[in-house]
Amino acid sequence: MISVDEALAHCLALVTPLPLEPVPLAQSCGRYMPQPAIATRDQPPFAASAMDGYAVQGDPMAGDRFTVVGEAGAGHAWQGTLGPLQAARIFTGAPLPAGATRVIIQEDVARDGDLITIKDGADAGPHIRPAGQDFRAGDTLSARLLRPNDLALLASMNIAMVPVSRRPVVAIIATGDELVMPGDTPGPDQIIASNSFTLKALAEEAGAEVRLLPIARDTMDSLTYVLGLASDADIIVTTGGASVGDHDLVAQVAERLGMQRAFWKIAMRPGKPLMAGRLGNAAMLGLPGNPVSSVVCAHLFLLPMIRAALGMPQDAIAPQPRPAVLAQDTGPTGPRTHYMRARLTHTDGVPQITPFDRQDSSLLSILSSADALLIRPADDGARRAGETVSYLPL
Ligand SMILES: Nc1nc2c(c(=O)[nH]1)N[C@H]1C(S)=C(S)[C@@H](COP(=O)(O)OP(=O)(O)OC[C@H]3O[C@@H](n4cnc5c(N)ncnc54)[C@H](O)[C@@H]3O)O[C@H]1N2
Ligand code: MOO
Repeated sequence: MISVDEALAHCLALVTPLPLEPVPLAQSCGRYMPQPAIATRDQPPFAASAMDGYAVQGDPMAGDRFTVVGEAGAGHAWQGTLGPLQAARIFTGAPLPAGATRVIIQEDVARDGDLITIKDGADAGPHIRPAGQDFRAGDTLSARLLRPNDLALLASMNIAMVPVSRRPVVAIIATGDELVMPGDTPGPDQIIASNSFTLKALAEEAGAEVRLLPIARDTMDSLTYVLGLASDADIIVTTGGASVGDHDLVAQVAERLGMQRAFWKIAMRPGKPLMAGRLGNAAMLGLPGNPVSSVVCAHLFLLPMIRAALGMPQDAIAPQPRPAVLAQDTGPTGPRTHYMRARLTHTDGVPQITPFDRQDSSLLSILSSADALLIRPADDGARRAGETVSYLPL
């Protein structure tokens, strides 16, 4: 059995970065922008008032009086130039008139006709947003998976079309005679297919376009048919049928269809029967059927494959282990690296990690309560509470 790192290297060798495509800004959320975006203008493009009030010159004191000689609104600059003892009525977002050095908020002013008088206790803030204080033309937003907050920034940089990586198409195929879809009525020996839903959500969050294909039954014909439906995908993911049982036919069928296997079985718990290879133009990842195994393998292999297909940099592809303090004693491990479902807490800002007592790879209730995978190396001895260990956030 190969190690997790070796298996990941094989998986990543199966994908190549996808080409760029421009998308309208409003549709760019969740897409990966592989090149930095470059601002085409300063923001704000002019010194602007940050408040509703009066623009004046100098540093007036309580009781000082000014004559209001103009008005500036957002989108409506006042073209005049302020002199000493002159004020311009001004509103938030309006360009600051020439000659003005400060905005007095209107609450700090008594107005009588065209005269304003500064009240006692007026605040000292200039209430001016200098030109370019947010960003300057030529400033960049670095390559990233675009999130909602990034979109407003791209908009104010005046980027209407965003070059993003094409989404990798991930086809997900659940396999097994025992499976029915949620909402269907299972027979007495059937269960509800669960794996595909978490896999789909994870893959979409990572930037993929997901197709949920029909459940394939444990026959050569059914698997052949459904795998055929996935032939235009970039990554084909199967769950189940990966082990050694008489009905575990995925590898056999895929190989008949021409799959070149990269590996089968890894020294990982859960996830031992993981398989990967190339099928036509697609990378194929055969996940184990046990629900938790399929999800843990998706975190460790599918998501990195999606990130690699999106063109993310090397250091952003694999999940990065983090340190935590073990909150309770745990026993020795066997010959496979164990990714234990665990819960994180914080004491004085230091993460503490507690593995769940039950680690059976069928337990979705435990997975749903977990927020971390405690990584226990293969052939590791017992570990005591207080020792530093590694984990992956979920
Ligand atoms: N003799 C051996 N038996 C098994 C071994 C082994 O090494 N020798 N490995 C075990 C391990 S570890 C795993 S993991 C499982 C994986 O087997 P398969 O990938 O062939 O998965 P299935 O047998 O099809 O299913 C396993 C289990 O998961 C349920 N399942 C499958 N798909 C779904 C789904 N989409 N949603 C919900 N549940 C699903 C299925 O009903 C089974 O209960 O093999 C062990 N056996
Ligand atoms: O490796 Mo299996 O995935 O332990 O349950």
